[in-house]
Amino acid sequence: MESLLQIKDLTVGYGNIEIVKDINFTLKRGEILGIVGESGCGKSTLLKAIMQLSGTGVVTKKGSILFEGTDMLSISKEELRRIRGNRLGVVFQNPGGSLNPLRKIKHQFIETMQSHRKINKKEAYKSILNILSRLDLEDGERILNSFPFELSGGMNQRVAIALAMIMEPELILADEPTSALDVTVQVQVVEELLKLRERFFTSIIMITHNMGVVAKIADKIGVMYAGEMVEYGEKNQILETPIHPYTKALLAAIPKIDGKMPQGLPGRPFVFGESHKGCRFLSRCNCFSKECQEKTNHVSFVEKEHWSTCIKLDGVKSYGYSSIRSS
Ligand SMILES: Nc1ncnc2c1ncn2[C@@H]1O[C@H](COP(=O)(O)OP(=O)(O)OP(=O)(O)O)[C@@H](O)[C@H]1O
Repeated sequence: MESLLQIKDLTVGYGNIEIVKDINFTLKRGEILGIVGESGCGKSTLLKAIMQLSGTGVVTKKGSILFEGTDMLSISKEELRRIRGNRLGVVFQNPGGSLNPLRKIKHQFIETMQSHRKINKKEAYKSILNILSRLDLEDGERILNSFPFELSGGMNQRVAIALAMIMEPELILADEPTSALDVTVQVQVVEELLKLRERFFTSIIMITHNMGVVAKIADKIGVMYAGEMVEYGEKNQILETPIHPYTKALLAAIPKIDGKMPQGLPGRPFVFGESHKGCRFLSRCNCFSKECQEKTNHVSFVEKEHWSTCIKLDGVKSYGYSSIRSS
């Protein structure tokens, strides 16, 4: 698969505070990356940085975001707007982030289309119906002639996904798209997202707290802790042979059906903006050593596309940080 998005050494924050630090990964065409990590670790900040939306307060401190080779950080606002509108779609946690509750859905679709393309209402309506049917949203006429409050939460989220797809973007950024929905409806939304890849070959970056959702949808998983991506790999590598102690703790914290309480994470969470030396997970780690207080910017590969920032990988060949930049 050809690469669509390349994030290199990306460091972003708010004001003077660094939140997301030295992020590196490549997303291929048609690939789905799930980003997981505890609340407040910087997942949304990373997505906001990739979107480069003004007004979010996110400040890019270092690095690059290459979208099909174009650095999103060095192009004009007009070019950025064109990329965002046509080639990059966004799905929010709450469909209310995409849909205006007071307007019929058809007007919202037509206006979105007309803001990016010269097209009359009749033609726009026809191509919107076509997208809805390609996404198996039966009864497109009824949906388009409804207000959002006339549809269920799950249907609204499926409509918000269709709205994000209206210009057939190559990349969809989805910020917790299933969290506001009840479990039975989450499945429909996950299936809707999978259809984007199957029918449009869209790449997706999805952030979520839900390991079940990520296990169903992702090809690759990036695990974030305290603003850093601490482990990255194929879904099965992360779920079956995790290597970073934080990934292991995260998997151990998944509730089981046997009624036993899952293991929590001991220790104090990392505080952004406080001075800190060494590994950010140190104070909560059960296998740290003296070296962990010194090492930063370390990456160990266990397989070609499976790596971790942990230095405690006995017998695993370690590479310098720079080696990941070319991966
Ligand atoms: N606009 C902002 N200004 C200053 N700090 C912010 C802003 N937005 C987020 N932060 C801080 O950045 C850190 C990362 O927040 P972010 O929302 O990216 O985390 P997250 O992993 O997406 O969390 P959640 O899963 O709860 O949505 C947090 O400490 C948060 O308080």
